[in-house]
Amino acid sequence: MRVCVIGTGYVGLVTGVCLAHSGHHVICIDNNEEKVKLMKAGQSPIYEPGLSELMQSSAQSGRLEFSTDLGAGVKHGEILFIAVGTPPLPTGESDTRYVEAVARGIGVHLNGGYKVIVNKSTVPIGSGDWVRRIVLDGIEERQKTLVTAGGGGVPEPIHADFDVVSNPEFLREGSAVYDTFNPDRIVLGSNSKKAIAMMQELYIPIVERKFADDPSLPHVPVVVTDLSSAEMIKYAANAFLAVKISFINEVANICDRVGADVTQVARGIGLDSRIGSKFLQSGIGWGGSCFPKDVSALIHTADDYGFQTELLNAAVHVNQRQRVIAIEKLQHELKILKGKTIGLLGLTFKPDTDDMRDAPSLTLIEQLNRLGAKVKAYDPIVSQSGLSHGLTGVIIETDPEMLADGCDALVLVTDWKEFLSLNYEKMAKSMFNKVLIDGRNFLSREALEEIGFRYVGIGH
Ligand SMILES: NC(=O)c1ccc[n+]([C@@H]2O[C@H](COP(=O)([O-])OP(=O)(O)OC[C@H]3O[C@@H](n4cnc5c(N)ncnc54)[C@H](O)[C@@H]3O)[C@@H](O)[C@H]2O)c1
Ligand SMILES: O=c1ccn([C@@H]2O[C@H](COP(=O)(O)OP(=O)(O)O[C@H]3O[C@H](CO)[C@@H](O)[C@H](O)[C@H]3O)[C@@H](O)[C@H]2O)c(=O)[nH]1
Repeated sequence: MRVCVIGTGYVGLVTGVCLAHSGHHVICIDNNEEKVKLMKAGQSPIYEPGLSELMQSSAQSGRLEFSTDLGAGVKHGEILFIAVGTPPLPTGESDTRYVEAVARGIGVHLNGGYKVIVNKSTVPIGSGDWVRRIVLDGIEERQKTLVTAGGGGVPEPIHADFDVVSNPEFLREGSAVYDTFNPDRIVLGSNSKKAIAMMQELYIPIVERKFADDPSLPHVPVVVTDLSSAEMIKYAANAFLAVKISFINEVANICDRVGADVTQVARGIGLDSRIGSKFLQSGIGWGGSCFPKDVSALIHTADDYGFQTELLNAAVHVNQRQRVIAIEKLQHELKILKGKTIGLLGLTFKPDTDDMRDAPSLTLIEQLNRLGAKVKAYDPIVSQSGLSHGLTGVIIETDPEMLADGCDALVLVTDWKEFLSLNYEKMAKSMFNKVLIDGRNFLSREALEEIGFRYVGIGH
């Protein structure tokens, strides 16, 4: 099928590349010229395992193209994905201006055969119908320019036949390609049978697990709903996962006080199939580009309807406290932090991504600076890039040993695999105080204590 994906961030680029790999002919559109130039040259603007390889092979096969020309993309695609960002506004609600610009642009360029317009971006409930109206506005805008250009004569009315589908995305950064080819479900929301049928055809290779790790598994379930329910599924899924993490973090804080070990507790409860073992890793709180903004947006939506969320507010509150728990633990170990040097192991909000959006490290840097500590950091991706990533108040070291040099404590912020095998013995030798706060309960307490570290976990 002919597909156009508009917006080439994590979601748009991975969707475009994976659909091209599945055999579809895809044009990816972005209004960022630098990004498009990079992608045309075969380079991925984001770090995502496996993405560059697939991007290059799909481009070579002629099934994947990149452009800044929205008109060309709209003309090409039978299915048009909107995959631009929906960042949070200061109020917590979702900023839909990029979606609006794209929907209007689609309308301006729409002409000819039937098109399916897909909301892949996470958008407030009700956006499906709103996008339809904006597209119609775009069509009207173009019709007016035709009247003006025609010198007052009556131009042919623009023929545009389209439907809107909500197809929320559930991929995780760091495993986005894997998640796209091995999804737990595909959600399609629309009141148009024709549009749903086209989306089902598009996803056949993924539903049949053609590129899955285990092709013998049953087909991927496709959940067909109305527009609003599909939009709600996305928010409810992220909110549930965020609540689950806040729950285990609350349990971890109780464990710290009563002397239980939260990692053992998580295993013990996670084996109950009604609970499940995933997303029970306690630590310094959830962050990233989705959970904080999507939970806030859902709270905001409820508020718009006069409903006060209780559980979601509590999950956010628990998370805000958790994001500074490493500071409390540092103060307990070192007492006064003013003048002390703290080394952060990891900066990105999770491993295997270069994304720093709402990363817990940012809260730590800000709070440590406020308390007068000197902050250094080493991150496998950020240190390697040689870029500041807009970070202030932190010295970026190029290797873990330079990071440890002169530190009063290390804080493990991101559970990068390579942190499991650092030379902690050598690192300890150049530290003033051998304190390690393990913000992800990721390292071995025994091994670190053996080489003289004071190891402090989170409820562990
Ligand atoms: N990042 C994730 O893991 C993830 C997962 C699931 C869902 N989502 C949702 O998907 C959406 C996209 O997220 P993201 O992280 O990929 O976004 P992003 O911010 O990384 O990328 C958005 C892209 O859209 C481009 N863009 C903006 N306006 C444009 C326009 N008018 N025309 C063409 N391109 C334009 C930008 O240049 C950028 O490349 C969001 O709604 C997000 O909530 C994200
Ligand atoms: O047991 C856990 C699992 C995660 N986290 C933290 O939670 C945040 C989010 O992690 P994760 O969900 O793995 O990453 P994202 O890439 O943000 O993916 C989430 O957000 C995406 C955007 O909406 C959705 O598509 C995904 O399904 C959803 O998992 C990170 O700060 C993690 O460190 C924990 O603290 N404990």
